[in-house]
Amino acid sequence: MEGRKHGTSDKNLFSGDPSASHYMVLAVLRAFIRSSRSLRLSTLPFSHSTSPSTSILRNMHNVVFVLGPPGSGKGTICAKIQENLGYVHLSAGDLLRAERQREGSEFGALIEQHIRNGSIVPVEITCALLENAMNNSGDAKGFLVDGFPRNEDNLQGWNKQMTGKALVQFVLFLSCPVPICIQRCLNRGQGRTDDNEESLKKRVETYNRQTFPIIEHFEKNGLVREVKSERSVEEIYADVVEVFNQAAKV
Ligand SMILES: Nc1ncnc2c1ncn2[C@@H]1O[C@H](COP(=O)(O)OP(=O)(O)O)[C@@H](O)[C@H]1O
Ligand SMILES: O=c1ccn([C@@H]2O[C@H](COP(=O)(O)OP(=O)(O)O)[C@@H](O)[C@H]2O)c(=O)[nH]1
Repeated sequence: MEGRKHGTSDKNLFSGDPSASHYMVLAVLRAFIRSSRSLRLSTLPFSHSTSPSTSILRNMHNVVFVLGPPGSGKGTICAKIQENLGYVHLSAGDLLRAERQREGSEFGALIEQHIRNGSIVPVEITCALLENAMNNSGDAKGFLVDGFPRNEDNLQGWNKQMTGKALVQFVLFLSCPVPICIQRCLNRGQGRTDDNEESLKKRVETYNRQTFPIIEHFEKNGLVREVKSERSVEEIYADVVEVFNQAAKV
């Protein structure tokens, strides 16, 4: 072994042959770049990131969760972000409603029961729909996951299913007083089976008891960006753009 250490190959490397030393320098440089990149990435928290470029390097979906009470304007603001900032809007509620309508779906009745009761569909169903939609969206800059995660089961299921596949950049929280939200839902006029007083009462209760603690959990992790949504769409959107601009700088 000792003999090989100073054998012919080493002699070639240090022989002064310009082509040999050139390759040596390149190899060392490449190794250095590889090791410094993996060091930088491995020091980042596993399940969330503030930088969209990190998830691109890791070949993961870049995600912004959008949360807020029913009727706080999540769908309205997400549509504007999608139009102007290039994120793809995925509404968990819309995906569930589409699955409910899909011919042959084994989950249709279960989904309808939860939607009417303002309760929350088991995460395996919602998360599978979200992951499917992300995988079928091509090379998106990022995804606005609207209306999810709504409870502890959702959060645990997401972590189980999506760790290593998605990075949560931040949580956009649209805060709005409940009476205003209820009025907006009653005026929404989309024929939804849950935009009535009875379902709304249950939805608000679910939001207060189950979803708000999830927002608080994200807040403790420094991930929440709150934007007050008891204002005009233009005013809200101006603040939202600022949030995305700040996130892009990190
Ligand atoms: N800033 C706003 N001011 C007044 N009405 C709004 C505002 N944002 C949304 N709306 C209306 O309120 C209703 C609920 O908005 P939506 O975006 O569907 O909320 P969410 O997705 O949070 O349930 C819709 O009819 C929408 O047009
Ligand atoms: O991740 C989700 C998102 C929605 N829902 C169900 O779909 C309903 C409507 O949700 P959506 O986000 O469309 O409307 P919002 O209540 O925010 O206006 C909720 O009350 C839940 O019953 C669910 O179970 N899991």
